[in-house]
Amino acid sequence: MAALLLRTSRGLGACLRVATGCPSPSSCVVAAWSSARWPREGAVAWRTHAQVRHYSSSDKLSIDMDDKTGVAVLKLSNPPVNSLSLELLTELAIGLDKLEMNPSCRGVIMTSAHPHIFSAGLDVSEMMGKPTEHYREFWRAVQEMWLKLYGSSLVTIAAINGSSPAGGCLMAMCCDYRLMADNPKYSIGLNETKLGIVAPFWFRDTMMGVVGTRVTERSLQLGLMYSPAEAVHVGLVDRTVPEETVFEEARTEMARWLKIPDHARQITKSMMRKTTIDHLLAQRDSDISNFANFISKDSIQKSLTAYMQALRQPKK
Ligand SMILES: CC/C=C\C/C=C\CCCC/C=C/C(=O)SCCNC(=O)CCNC(=O)[C@H](O)C(C)(C)COP(=O)(O)OP(=O)(O)OC[C@H]1O[C@@H](n2cnc3c(N)ncnc32)[C@H](O)[C@@H]1OP(=O)(O)O
Repeated sequence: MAALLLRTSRGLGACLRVATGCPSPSSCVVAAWSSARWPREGAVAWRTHAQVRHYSSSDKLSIDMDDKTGVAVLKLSNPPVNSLSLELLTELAIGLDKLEMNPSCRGVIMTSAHPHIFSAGLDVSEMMGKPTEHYREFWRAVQEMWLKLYGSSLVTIAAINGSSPAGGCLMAMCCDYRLMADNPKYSIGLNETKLGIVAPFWFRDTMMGVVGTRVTERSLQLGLMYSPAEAVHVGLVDRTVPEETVFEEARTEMARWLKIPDHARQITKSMMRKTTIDHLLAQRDSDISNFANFISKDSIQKSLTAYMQALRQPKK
């Protein structure tokens, strides 16, 4: 149980270093991932006799784990638009940590409980008119969610059943595979510049890992939002599927990924993502300070206020 507490309270990077005896975040990710799936003594706390177990105690997030298939379904449920509030980000990080610690869990499908919106991204109200300490706490929670999702050793599949701007797109890009409903009304992308804010380097690096440098440069500068078909064209989404089949297609895709031996896939995933994860781990505090300073500026607060006012105007 002590091991479990260490893992859940310090986050995956720290718990993996504890598990492997590795002193620094930068030198142990591959070793850590290869052993992260055998934390049997701590993980036993999550064993259950029921086949499907409900994990999250939050009403903003449901996590159902099927012990038989090894697949968990994580549903965002924060109406009206699944914006990522401090509370939801914290729940997400905790939920992902629990799944990581569960030896029966091999994959996670992430989707929205509400049709039409996957996630509207970060909750803009968390970034407006608040004291600096709140901005720091909020940004740490954004980082933590990213570290857990991007750094997950599980197979992660995004079943994108609605629009997914900014932080919503980031979550989808953290996953190993993306399916999107083929509804042309939906869009996905990193639109930060349109709000007058700047996607930080780890948003950029996540996108570069998915679509490459050129598409990222164009997409970020112009704050481009892509229709599902365009998103497939640039590689942001792996494929579109009829809206009513998104979830079942995600399950079928998951079965394909689970045919690969976990250890080989996990080490490969780690090799692909280690540099990007280490980059943030090395600069976590300065990244938080940069965010807090940037978002506190009057000019940025004005931009965000204008953006939210425009969003509240009746749609033509
Ligand atoms: C140097 C650099 C150093 C450090 C870094 C600095 C900066 C940090 C960068 C931070 C990165 C930011 C990432 C983000 O995720 S920012 C959020 C971006 N999100 C958006 O732009 C989405 C905006 N929303 C929409 O486009 C639409 O709402 C959406 C999702 C398509 C749904 O449309 P629809 O169904 O028509 O719903 P409404 O538009 O009517 O919205 C309903 C209701 O929700 C409110 N709302 C929408 N999105 C958000 C949001 N992201 N946060 C908070 N609230 C949101 C909207 O205002 C409506 O509210 P109302 O009161 O009118 O009911």
